[in-house]
Amino acid sequence: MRTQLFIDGRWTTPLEGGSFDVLDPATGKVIHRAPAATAVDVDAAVRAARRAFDEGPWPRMKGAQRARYLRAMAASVRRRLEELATLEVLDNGKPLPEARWDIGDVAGCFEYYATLAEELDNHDIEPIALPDPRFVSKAVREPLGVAGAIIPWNFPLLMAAWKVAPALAAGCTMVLKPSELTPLTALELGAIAQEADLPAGVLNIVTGLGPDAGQPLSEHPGVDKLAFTGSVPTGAKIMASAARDIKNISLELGGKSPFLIFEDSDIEKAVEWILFGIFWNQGQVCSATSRVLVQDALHDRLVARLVEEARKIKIAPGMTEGALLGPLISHGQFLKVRAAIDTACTEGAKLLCGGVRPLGLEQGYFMEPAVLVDVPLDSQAWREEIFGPVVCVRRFDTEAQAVALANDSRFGLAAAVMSSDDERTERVASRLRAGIVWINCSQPTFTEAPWGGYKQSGIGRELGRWGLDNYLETKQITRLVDDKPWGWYIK
Ligand SMILES: NC(=O)c1ccc[n+]([C@@H]2O[C@H](COP(=O)([O-])OP(=O)(O)OC[C@H]3O[C@@H](n4cnc5c(N)ncnc54)[C@H](O)[C@@H]3O)[C@@H](O)[C@H]2O)c1
Ligand SMILES: O=S(=O)(O)c1ccc(CO)cc1
Repeated sequence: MRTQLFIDGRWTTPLEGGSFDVLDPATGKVIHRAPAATAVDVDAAVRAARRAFDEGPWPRMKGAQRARYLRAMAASVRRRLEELATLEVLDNGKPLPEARWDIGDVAGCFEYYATLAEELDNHDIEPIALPDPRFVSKAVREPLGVAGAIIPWNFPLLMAAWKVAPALAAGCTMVLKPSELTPLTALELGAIAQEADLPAGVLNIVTGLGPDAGQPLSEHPGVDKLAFTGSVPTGAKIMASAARDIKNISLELGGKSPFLIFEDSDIEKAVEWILFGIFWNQGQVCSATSRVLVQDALHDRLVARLVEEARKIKIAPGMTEGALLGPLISHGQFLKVRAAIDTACTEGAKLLCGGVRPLGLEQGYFMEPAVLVDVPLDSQAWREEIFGPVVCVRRFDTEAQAVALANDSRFGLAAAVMSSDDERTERVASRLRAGIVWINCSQPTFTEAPWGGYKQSGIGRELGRWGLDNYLETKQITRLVDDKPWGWYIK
């Protein structure tokens, strides 16, 4: 486990010498003290990234050359897969098979953006057809500059990869600030960059608290772009800092994603996708389908099966064989989720199962998966993100009513619809106000497909070619190819 920051290609002790506790959420015990960056370290990291961008070879080299570095980073991640997955379990609490799945996706993400970097060499110049034959024009795409990335704790290394890989592929340099709750694997990216021989200053990693390290990064005048994933309130602060000097921003914020289940659905498939859609990663997933809307005729049978299966889910520390649910990230998150359930019950919802600590797992932040029904439309549980293993279920009558209920939210990250009628699912998908719509499933995520939200769920898209566009500027270059006077003052 690392005790230093990664700045300008070197491991560096924080200038003010601080560190902070890192806890294992399965035990609540301190497992490490991570380096605490403050404004001076962030400044050093931004200056290093600035130099690497303004004076170094990185933004000027061919995409194919950058691709070689990205592939070397992917290879290093694959070589260290077991070590990184174990570190992720220790830091975040998730079950080991899911951590392995995440780390495999991290390597895949670097490989995918390596290919896009190579393709950029053939697609970075686009001729523009002009109506005036005296000019020829082209649009070129260029790296945007120095990017600051601020990320959360729910998929620690994967959230880093979603930003680092496209930024580097585009030719940007970066300062990465992971969550203080899960700094361990992000710091390992420094070692991975060294193994790949990445030029100094291209990737810098500063761990620390939000206000101490995140805020100076978001306010730093040397940063051209901020890429943020996290809560809406912090996103609003990032947007306000960016506004001061008009930084480019992309925001991936919260969600309250609906899952519409029509009466012609297969009940067993519906139950399986609901369970995965809300309980995977302990429900700490922004796109989690936390509002389930079930058509009247199916509602009672489906709820009964859902509760039956939710009760069977194995809850255990992430390294335990067969664990499906690990602990929540922190004591604070446990209390927040528990309070959301209590408030829901006082507001009229019925708790059918879960929401409590499982017997024998009193030490960590474990919680049994909860099913709430009859959740009032104006309740906090129905309207606000809980970010825990809690599903809210309501019934609906008609298709129009289901769509209206689904869209009645300030969020619009994801939505899902299930029915055996393909015309209906296509029609409903086109009416849902969300950046991601799954049909007959919930949550499958692909590096190739755009990811991001409508409304307060964010601005911009990550992943796919849209993720690369996030880190590119477009420049018009227009040449006069005619000798005659322009004629503005010569008559
Ligand atoms: N849309 C997505 O893809 C996505 C993914 C994961 C998490 N989230 C959202 O994030 C929330 C949970 O994550 P969290 O608790 O880490 O969120 P958070 O907003 O508290 O923190 C996110 C990051 O911002 C930093 N930060 C905090 N205050 C800051 C400040 N003033 N200036 C700059 N940086 C600051 C934190 O240190 C952390 O690195 C949930 O609400 C969830 O919906 C969204
Ligand atoms: O919705 S998010 O929490 O951002 C999220 C992150 C990663 C994945 C990977 O499968 C899915 C959802």
